[in-house]
Amino acid sequence: MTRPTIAVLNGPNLNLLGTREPELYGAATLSDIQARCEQVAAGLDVQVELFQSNHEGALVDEIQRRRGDAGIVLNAGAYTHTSVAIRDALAAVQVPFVEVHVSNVFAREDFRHHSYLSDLAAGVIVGCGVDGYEFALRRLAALTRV
Ligand SMILES: O=C1C[C@@](O)(C(=O)O)C[C@@H](O)[C@@H]1O
Repeated sequence: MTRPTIAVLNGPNLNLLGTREPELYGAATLSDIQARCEQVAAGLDVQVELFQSNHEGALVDEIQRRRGDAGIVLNAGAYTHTSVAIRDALAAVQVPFVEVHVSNVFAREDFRHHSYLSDLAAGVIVGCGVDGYEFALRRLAALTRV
């Protein structure tokens, strides 16, 4: 039997993790996150597929492709605070998703306190560093089993 797929989607500037504002986002790179997610996924009997784009429409296309997946771990970056299009794509595909932010967005500028996605999410993880991706993956894997 094929293992359920959980997509790990990253939005703008997250390709720069590891070098971008390390005091906020830490030293881990997106490749480090990929390696960790793959390792955790193997133990959970799910498969992960990572995708990153700096472009809103590319993220919308990718979310649409994810219809039928078991879950989406989503760090939409700045689009979290601006994108009705990403919200609509998530509502359309009806795939459970967990919203992740590496930094504690609530301890930052006011414009980061609002998310267009959170009320649709199965869960939201903020301020746990890159561990948040693993927590989200574990949660979505658990949801596939209920
Ligand atoms: O790009 C990002 C990264 C972020 O999503 C985070 O992971 O903490 C928080 C966003 O406000 C910001 O625009």
